[in-house]
Amino acid sequence: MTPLIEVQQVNKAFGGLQVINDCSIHVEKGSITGMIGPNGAGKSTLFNLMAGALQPDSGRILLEGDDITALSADQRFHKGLLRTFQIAHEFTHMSALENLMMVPPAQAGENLFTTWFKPGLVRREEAEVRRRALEVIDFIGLHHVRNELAGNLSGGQKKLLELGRTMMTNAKIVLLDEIAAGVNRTLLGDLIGNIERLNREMGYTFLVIEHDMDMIARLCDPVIVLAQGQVMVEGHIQDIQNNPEVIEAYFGAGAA
Ligand SMILES: Nc1ncnc2c1ncn2[C@@H]1O[C@H](COP(=O)(O)OP(=O)(O)OP(=O)(O)O)[C@@H](O)[C@H]1O
Repeated sequence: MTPLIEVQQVNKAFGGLQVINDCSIHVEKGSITGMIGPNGAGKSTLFNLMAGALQPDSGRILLEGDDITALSADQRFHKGLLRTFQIAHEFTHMSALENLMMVPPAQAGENLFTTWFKPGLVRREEAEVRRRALEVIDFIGLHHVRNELAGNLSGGQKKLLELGRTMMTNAKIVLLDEIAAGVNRTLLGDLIGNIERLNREMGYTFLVIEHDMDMIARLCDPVIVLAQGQVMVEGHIQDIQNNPEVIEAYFGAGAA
């Protein structure tokens, strides 16, 4: 198997606190890899380093073998490395469908030159974006609320919309940071189903940070356990749940 993304011996400190500690991970192409670990283990920091929101103090990040450490978050996005974000405040006043239509990078309509000189092209591209957005909204099961303001959607529907936004671009790998939090069981089932379909039918690779063990168990293989900024163990969820070192890290002395 080919690693799609690799983190090689990365270090990151905030002030005197060494949060990521000579950490190396790789995510296989086509996998849904989980990442778990106690609070403060460094999971979100590692995601920020991978997505380009933070720069490591040392070490490298590779995407399909290319060193992307020096690239900005935006440049990584254009290479197909995406992370879901909560719907930003300014988008809550747009409909669900418009939220999807805002996503594609380099829309011709955003370029003044094309707007003035090639209105036909702009209209064609907008129609194409709209067609794609309608496809996506069907896929994520939100067709019935497509014209609702994003701010009025339920927490779970917003999570589905966030996932839908990743489908408006050509993602290779999507980093999902705790998307199950606050989502009811029915919508969580939809979310899991959609992630599986994106993986199976559209070839997306996922790296999933999650505290919800049920979701990790249903979705992820392998699972990486991060503790104190390092990989403690990696493997199938069943082996991990029975690993005394992991139980100790989660529940403290005596729990194992
Ligand atoms: N920008 C920052 N400045 C200073 N310290 C930070 C910063 N970001 C994170 N930290 C610290 O780094 C450590 C790891 O935080 P991080 O959010 O990466 O952990 P996590 O594994 O995602 O935790 P959780 O599961 O609780 O979300 C914590 O001690 C946190 O306080």
